[in-house]
Amino acid sequence: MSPAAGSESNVGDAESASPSETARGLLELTRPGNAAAAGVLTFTGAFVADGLAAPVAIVAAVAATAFATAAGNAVNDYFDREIDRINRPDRPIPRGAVSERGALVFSVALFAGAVLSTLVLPVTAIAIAVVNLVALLAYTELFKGLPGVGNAVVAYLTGSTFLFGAAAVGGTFETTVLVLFGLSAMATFTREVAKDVEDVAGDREEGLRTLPIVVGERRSLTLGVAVLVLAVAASVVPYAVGGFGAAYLALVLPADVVMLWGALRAFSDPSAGQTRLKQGMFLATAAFVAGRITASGAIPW
Ligand SMILES: CC(C)=CCC/C(C)=C/CC/C(C)=C/CC/C(C)=C/COC[C@H](O)COP(=O)(O)O
Ligand SMILES: CC(C)=CCC/C(C)=C/CC/C(C)=C/CC/C(C)=C/COP(=O)(O)OP(=O)(O)O
Ligand SMILES: [Mg+2]
Repeated sequence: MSPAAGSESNVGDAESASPSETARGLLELTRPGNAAAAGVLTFTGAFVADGLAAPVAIVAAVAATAFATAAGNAVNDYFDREIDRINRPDRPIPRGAVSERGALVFSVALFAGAVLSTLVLPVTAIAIAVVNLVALLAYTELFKGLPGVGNAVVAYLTGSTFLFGAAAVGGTFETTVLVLFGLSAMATFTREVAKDVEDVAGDREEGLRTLPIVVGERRSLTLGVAVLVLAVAASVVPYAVGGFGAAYLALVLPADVVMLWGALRAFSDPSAGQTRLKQGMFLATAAFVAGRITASGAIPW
């Protein structure tokens, strides 16, 4: 048997995966970069609302967010196991690194981690967590296939990390926290639309009614650009209202350019465009953290 034929016979067969392939696959299911970034957003929400006065609540809220994001991602790959044979054959389930049952059990454990970390938090934070965990569970089967609805749910979930962080430390939803919620939700909406354009082939085969399938790719991407332009215009607000220091502007303006570039690039290459958008969003996250640190006077600027 040739090596090519041998490797082909292993595709999709989790029984033959080695323990290290399975461990790597489980880690990949969580999308660790996204889980860590979501934790940073929650930290920023808490920090903006109340500084570092409640360290236990901050650690619990960051852990809950990272667990919830990891759980949401893992259960999405479980529900998407058939469609991903077309859209993302390199994901852990279709490539055979993790079994379907293994992914489900792992998701349940991650959801349990999120629930346990939330229990020590105030009631407003618990309420946000309950809504978010239900939305994460329902996303793939209920919301993803409705035009624009799945995109709006992921946008809300990402933005809600700031509200969750603020609520965890007993803070109020002051202007800066609400603006961060809006900015990250709008940028996420734009990227999710570009990701739907990237996935049109598999989604159509599965009978989903995502925005580009229903209204067309160009119209969806134009809506995405319009939403992002609003977010970019609003990105000066945290500085203008005095919430953030000068480092914020120094980082957020290049982030705005990278995100706009990504949204426009998605018209010719949705995959490259959504990747560029994500890089801009990570840079904007750094701007939020640096902006808050410089505003607090913790670092002379
Ligand atoms: C205009 C302006 C300044 C906008 C702010 C943008 C901002 C800071 C957005 C936050 C983005 C971020 C760091 C999110 C954390 C990671 C996360 C939870 C992403 C959502 O994931 C859903 C996505 O469908 C997963 O797919 P993939 O990344 O392709 O694996
Ligand atoms: C604050 C708390 C407690 C929770 C927030 C949790 C967060 C930040 C969730 C962010 C959004 C998220 C991780 C959603 C999970 C489902 C999802 C959209 C996964 C990505 O799926 P892909 O396979 O890339 O895309 P589709 O499946 O949508 O095509
Ligand atoms: Mg998926």
